[in-house]
Amino acid sequence: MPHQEEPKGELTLRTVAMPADTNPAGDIFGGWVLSQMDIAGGIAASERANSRVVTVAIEAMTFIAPVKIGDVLCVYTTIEKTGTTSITVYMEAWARRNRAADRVKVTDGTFVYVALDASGKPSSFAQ
Ligand SMILES: CC(=O)SCCNC(=O)CCNC(=O)[C@H](O)C(C)(C)COP(=O)(O)OP(=O)(O)OC[C@H]1O[C@@H](n2cnc3c(N)ncnc32)[C@H](O)[C@@H]1OP(=O)(O)O
Repeated sequence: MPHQEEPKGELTLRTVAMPADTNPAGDIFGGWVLSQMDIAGGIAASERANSRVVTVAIEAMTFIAPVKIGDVLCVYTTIEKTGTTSITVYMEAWARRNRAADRVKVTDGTFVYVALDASGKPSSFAQ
């Protein structure tokens, strides 16, 4: 059944799940999905901080439904919280399949990024 809920956040990344990204069961490997979310969160956090960022923590991640080969994975980001140097990003990943007719929420999670200065040290950013 297609999911009736609407995605929360700003569409930050779209990519296609390829055969090379599968696990032994033939579905897309969870680590691939996590890495796409990490990339999307990094884009959102870097834009917010206006600097380079690194991932310091993944506070929560739930795999709700499998991703299939050929799905278009769409990652939506919301800046949930900012600290002195840290940015907490809530993310939802949705898969569009059957030529985008179906939209399924496949994961959500909360990732924390830290803004870095040129020497790689945590750096405060304007609030
Ligand atoms: C191992 C990997 O390759 S993971 C992939 C990529 N990520 C990395 O390489 C990052 C590796 N980690 C690091 O380089 C360091 O831990 C850094 C630069 C991220 C942080 O350095 P620290 O000396 O811990 O910095 P510091 O203690 O000042 O904390 C910086 C901010 O991160 C927050 N923070 C630190 N650890 C955590 C955590 N586990 N969860 C949530 N927030 C955290 C702090 O609260 C602080 O936020 P604030 O400034 O908004 O108050």
